[in-house]
Amino acid sequence: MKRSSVRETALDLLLSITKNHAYSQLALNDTLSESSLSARDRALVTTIVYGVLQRRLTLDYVLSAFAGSERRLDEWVRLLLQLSFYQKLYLDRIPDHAIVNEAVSIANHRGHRGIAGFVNGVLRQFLRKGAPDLSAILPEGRRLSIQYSTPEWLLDMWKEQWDIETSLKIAEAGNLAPHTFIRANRLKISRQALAQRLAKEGVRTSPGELSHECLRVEEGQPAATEAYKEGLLTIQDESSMLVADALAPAPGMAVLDACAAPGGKTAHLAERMENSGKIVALDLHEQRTKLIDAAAARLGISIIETRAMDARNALGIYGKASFDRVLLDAPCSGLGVIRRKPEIKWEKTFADTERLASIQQSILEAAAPLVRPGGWLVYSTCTINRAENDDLLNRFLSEHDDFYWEPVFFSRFPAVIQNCRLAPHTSMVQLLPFQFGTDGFFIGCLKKKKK
Ligand SMILES: C[S@@+](CC[C@H](N)C(=O)[O-])C[C@H]1O[C@@H](n2cnc3c(N)ncnc32)[C@H](O)[C@@H]1O
Repeated sequence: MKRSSVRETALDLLLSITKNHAYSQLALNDTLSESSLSARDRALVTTIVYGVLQRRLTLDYVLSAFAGSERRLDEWVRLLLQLSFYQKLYLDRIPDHAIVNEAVSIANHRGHRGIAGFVNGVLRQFLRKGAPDLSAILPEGRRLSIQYSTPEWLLDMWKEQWDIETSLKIAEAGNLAPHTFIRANRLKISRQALAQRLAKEGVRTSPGELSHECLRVEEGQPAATEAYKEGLLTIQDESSMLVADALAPAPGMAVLDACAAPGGKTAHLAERMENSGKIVALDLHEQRTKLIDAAAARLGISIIETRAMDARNALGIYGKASFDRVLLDAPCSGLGVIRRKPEIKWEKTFADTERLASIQQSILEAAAPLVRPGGWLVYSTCTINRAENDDLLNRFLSEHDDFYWEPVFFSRFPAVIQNCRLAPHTSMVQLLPFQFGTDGFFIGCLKKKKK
């Protein structure tokens, strides 16, 4: 496959993601699973697409230095120039002449000779002069925002909630390529046997650091394997796997998963329960509950009962104290998964985080009475925002004296997780994306008094 096909594919994907507001992860999966590109070329397309979306603020600044902000460029020309800048600034081993020749050849057949000449001129000037000096940008807030390609409000929020150093580390982690992790389906196979089986299908893995069911993918496409079709694995971030440790459901229990689709955690709970007992899996959207049913069928799980409904109405249907364990994996701002879904950086606002915190609180209030005395309630999100995480649980506890922090929470995790503890005497962890290469993820566990 010719090199230019890689850039063409990357450009088409970037255009469809930015024009149609498509999710980068889904668009990449759809396009690359149908593509005839080699594994190496697919990896390069993925790197370029994520990189250009992640580094958008920096690349916009570089572009304005060479193409002038007054000139209105067609979207495809802007993206073509930015993907060329990206290769020079962030990737090794791509020769300058290849960057220019390929961009000019794409411009020639997508546009006309005038545009090709313009692209050629901008890129040659950029290669001659180098990128503009970002350290000279003022004021400092704007400089950091452009350097780390992260909106100022987000850097400010993380700085206020942690400190400046942590804020910048979170932002930088959001500019890296995400790892793929898989979970061995313990109903069917051990982690070690899965690693051997996948190796035969061209997928190289290494053991996960935090979960004994986890494998980290080093090379290859696990979703395209026969092992996947046979239900031997689930693709899931390693941080999310810790939720099953936190909830620790036993075979025979009754479990409620209040916000369950697409069912990654529901299936994990069922595997831990050895497919014995009952899990009620709710989600607001009918279409999304079907994803849970499909995952359960593929994985050989039969104890999940799905229902499309608002979890805030569950008490009326299932009754007080009807579950041993309740999981609320709440809808959230997703600030922990920015490296997988860079569009979150550009689309979410501070007002969204406030709106979500109020929805989360209402679902938590509604789910709590469903926990039986002595049972546990686990609340989790894939975000890094105290208002949606620990602040919410602290407030909940201050208003509900029938719940308390779960005392043996940390004994269920590997020792390194102690470093993610949010405050002494609580049972809450916040994983930050620069710590273990996982998503940013929050888990809190509350126990209901026995009466
Ligand atoms: C973070 S996702 C859940 C991910 C899922 N637990 C997993 O591991 O695959 C949150 C889900 O909550 C659903 N949701 C949002 N508001 C809800 C509500 N009021 N009741 C039930 N589900 C809701 C959304 O449709 C979304 O699928």
